[in-house]
Amino acid sequence: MEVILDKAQNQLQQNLPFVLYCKPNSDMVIGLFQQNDELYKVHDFTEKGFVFASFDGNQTYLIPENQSEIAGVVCDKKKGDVFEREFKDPSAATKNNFERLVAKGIQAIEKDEFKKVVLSRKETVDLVDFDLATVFEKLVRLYPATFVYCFFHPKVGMWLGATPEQLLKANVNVFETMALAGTQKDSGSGEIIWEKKEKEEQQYVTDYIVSVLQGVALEVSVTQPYSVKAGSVWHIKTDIWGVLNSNSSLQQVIHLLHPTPAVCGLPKEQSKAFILENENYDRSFYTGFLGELNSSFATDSVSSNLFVNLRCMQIVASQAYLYMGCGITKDSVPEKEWSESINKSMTMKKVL
Ligand SMILES: C=C(O[C@@H]1C=C(C(=O)O)C=C[C@H]1O)C(=O)O
Repeated sequence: MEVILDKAQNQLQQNLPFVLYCKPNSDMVIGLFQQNDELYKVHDFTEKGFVFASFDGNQTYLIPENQSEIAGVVCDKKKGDVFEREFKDPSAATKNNFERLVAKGIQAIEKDEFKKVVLSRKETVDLVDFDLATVFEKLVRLYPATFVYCFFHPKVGMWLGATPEQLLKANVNVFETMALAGTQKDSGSGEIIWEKKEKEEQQYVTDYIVSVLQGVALEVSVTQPYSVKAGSVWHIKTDIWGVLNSNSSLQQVIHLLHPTPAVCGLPKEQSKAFILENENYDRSFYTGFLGELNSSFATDSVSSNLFVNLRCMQIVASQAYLYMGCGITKDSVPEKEWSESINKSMTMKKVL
């Protein structure tokens, strides 16, 4: 992996855009190294390259395939010891603010403004000797079942993450996606039991995704919900796949899916408005999406493979901004949602 990490460091020194990524359960790290510092935009999702899109849909950027040098190396995902730093707990004021936000979300649900809303926060941590190569390697080794990436553009900044959530995989008219929601901390033993609240919030996501896809697909299939582990938390997941109508476009399908109720809420418009009005910070690229657009660099086939930008962080000077959110329903308890956000923050803290 050193060769590709050196290339990334080199690119960074020259202030040129690049992305490094490793798909879930793959041992191939792929890099796109853009040969100029232009900020390319996606216009209609027929472009080819690596897309990086914000939550609000206002920024959808591309590292174009035809402007980049592309490299792929097989990496060793074998586990080794990962040194973990201690972090101090966020302040009582930070906790109070988040719990107040969650309580406000619950009240809005009780007033029937919407059924579910995903509320999030941003946490700043100081970096100690941040080294891109070391951190990326740790991400790949610690989270082999996730989509691990590092995206850099001089006009956007640097983001890294290890997300368990696929937004859409599409190859001609065959698609795959998932409904992922509900969270509990891994206790290291025993059967994973889900409470009604988590089952319900995940079911909302499945129902929404299936219903919007039925409008653009010939057929949609779903599995039963099952438990999956992502870092030190478990989620409930349903696999969804099918065949799109021949006249449906990738742009249309992405527009229907993003943002799903796994990261926004239900109904979409009302919950999104609540988020934009009440979260009090800019999610930026967190809960946006990213990945291969009409390209599949490890194979010759043309396909798209997009992921939701979760369990991620933004590197700004000597600090990292960590982002985490929780699905709120009528049965949420603010303090539990706070703990869930702490558990989710560990995914990135473990590699810093
Ligand atoms: C919003 C996040 O995760 C999403 C919310 C989940 C939940 O509410 O339980 C679970 C998985 C993701 O769909 C996050 O990690 O920041």
